[in-house]
Amino acid sequence: MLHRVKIVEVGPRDGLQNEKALLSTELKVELIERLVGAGLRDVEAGSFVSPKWVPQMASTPDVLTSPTLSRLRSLHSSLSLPVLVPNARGLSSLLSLLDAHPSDPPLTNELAVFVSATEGFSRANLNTSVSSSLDALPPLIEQAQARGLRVRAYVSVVLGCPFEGRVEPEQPAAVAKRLLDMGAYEVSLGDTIGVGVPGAWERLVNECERQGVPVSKLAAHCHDTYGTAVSSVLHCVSTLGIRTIDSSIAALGGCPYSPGATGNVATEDVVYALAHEGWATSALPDPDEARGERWDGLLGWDSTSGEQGVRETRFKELCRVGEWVSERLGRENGSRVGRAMKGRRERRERDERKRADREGAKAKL
Ligand SMILES: CC(C)(COP(=O)([O-])OP(=O)([O-])OC[C@H]1O[C@@H](n2cnc3c(N)ncnc32)[C@H](O)[C@@H]1OP(=O)([O-])[O-])[C@@H](O)C(=O)NCCC(=O)NCCSC(=O)C[C@@](C)(O)CC(=O)[O-]
Repeated sequence: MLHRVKIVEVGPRDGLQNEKALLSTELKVELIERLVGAGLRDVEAGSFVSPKWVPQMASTPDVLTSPTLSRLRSLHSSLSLPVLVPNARGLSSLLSLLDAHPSDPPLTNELAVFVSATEGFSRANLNTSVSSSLDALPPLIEQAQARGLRVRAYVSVVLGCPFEGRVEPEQPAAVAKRLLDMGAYEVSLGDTIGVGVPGAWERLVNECERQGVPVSKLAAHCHDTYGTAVSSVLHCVSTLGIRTIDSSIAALGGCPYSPGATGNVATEDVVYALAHEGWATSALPDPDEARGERWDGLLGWDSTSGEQGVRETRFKELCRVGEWVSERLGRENGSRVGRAMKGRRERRERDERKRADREGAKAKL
């Protein structure tokens, strides 16, 4: 039986909201189109937050109503384009947009709310306390559900906080339980500043289960500040039983409150690592032969046809999206796998050029 992991691509929202360079609406739409083209089916498309705080997300309504996204929604029935909504004002803007642009399928079928596990981060990110932000959510969730929208919930700073340091698992687990009880279909545990390691994730997930949050309702949202995110993802999936991973193409993003914090774990790195452990994702539906020593099948060095060729093409496409967006943002590609794939491709292209030159020179003789 094929084991599946759902990837929630958060680059166009969590990633871009923290990038210095602003992408135009057209480029954001193209980014989403490329991600969907590479097989991803859950792509967070933007947020309805204050444009004063997060100018990068101000164009979310234009992104959602673009003809390209409308075409993608009708082409792929499983496509989900969630948006982040912080408060009643954000929900009201989203619902007005849905009313102004009725369509089948709708512009989006899902929104995400967010709460912090600590008071310090809650004040900085939501301008309110943890309990007030929780208290404000039930009417918002009910209203969204009444309009047919699914609600996902994030808990931020689940393992460490830039203001309060180490976070004990009891706090985020209690917040996760409240969010589930309010009707969120899934809770994404956000290691916002990227301090997580496998053991810390294990303590957190165990505590969530102890407090009545089943692992089937959890997603892991890792950032990669200390380079431990991929090992955490593998542990969350293979050992702890989590089946939804949030990631960001090219590891876009960061955290404005935590100097040095990097973006989300890169989608390319997650798909690569999971495939080698035999896990299917929408980006690589059949990774069976990518296990163990068959790893060359995934890197796509020398095979050009058949099943293996299809897998390579899909994965290369995903890596090209990371290269593309990094170039547009004028930043280094944060995906290690993406950089390795680029290096290999450039070497092959150089070799091919040299071979062609040699053959051209021989032909002239
Ligand atoms: C937190 C609030 C909502 C507090 O909003 P507030 O309580 O109204 O207070 P404020 O002083 O921050 O408000 C600032 C201005 O924004 C307006 N405003 C208020 N709400 C909205 C809205 N929805 N849409 C548009 N405008 C809004 C509000 O009316 C006011 O306008 P002014 O009176 O100055 O002209 C606001 O400050 C805000 O939107 N901040 C941005 C929060 C944000 O986007 N953070 C990043 C996302 S969370 C995250 O990335 C973590 C996550 C989910 O990825 C998981 C993880 O890794 O941890």
